[in-house]
Amino acid sequence: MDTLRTDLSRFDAAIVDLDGTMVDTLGDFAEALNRMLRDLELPPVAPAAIERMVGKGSEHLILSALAHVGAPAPAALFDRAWERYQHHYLEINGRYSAAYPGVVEGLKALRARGLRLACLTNKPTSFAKPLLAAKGLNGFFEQVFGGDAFERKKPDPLPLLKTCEALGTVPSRTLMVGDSSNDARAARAAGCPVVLVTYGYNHGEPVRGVDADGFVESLADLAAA
Ligand SMILES: O=C(O)COP(=O)(O)O
Ligand SMILES: [Mg+2]
Repeated sequence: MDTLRTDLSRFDAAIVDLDGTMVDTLGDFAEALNRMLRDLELPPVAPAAIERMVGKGSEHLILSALAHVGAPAPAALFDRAWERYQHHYLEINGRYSAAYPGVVEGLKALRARGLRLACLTNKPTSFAKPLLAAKGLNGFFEQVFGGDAFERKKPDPLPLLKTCEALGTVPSRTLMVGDSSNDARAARAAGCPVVLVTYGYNHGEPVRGVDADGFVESLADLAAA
């Protein structure tokens, strides 16, 4: 990490992940999923199990939760589940979640060094924008793209390439900041250097095992010269 820490001048922009990187949203996911499961007359799912399901978008999360609680035909239930989930998520969005320590400080420092910022998450754009606003983080980002913004989601490189295009930057000078192998794989394939935070979700696996260019314990560390 030290090489990146001392040399942010290598970058014109940073693309920052949302869930598990800027905001600890496990409480929101648990609340919305369990309200959805209650509507479907299914048993609840524990936050520890949800943590392993987060990061691959809402469709994956809902299908994983349905399978986890033993729903007989998760795919057949999906449309109704998605409608209920969306209803509840938008209602509670941000109420059971909090920005991680050092996030505002880190984003301020990146901006102060002239980096242009985009938020790129696999959660739907309609969930991401109000969440960033609720946590006072929206002002940092020129662009906000959710998992439904492009044809494919992370770990596919497409969303990163499209985000670079929107920022007007080249991948080799655009730093990806995330919390999971999803972010790292997308970054590698797109040609963006990548740093991972050590406190996020990473599908329930130890994050230091992921192929990345560096790890930070806080976004504030990223810019601390
Ligand atoms: O899977 C999600 O909904 C969120 O994932 P993210 O880590 O890309 O923000
Ligand atoms: Mg994440």
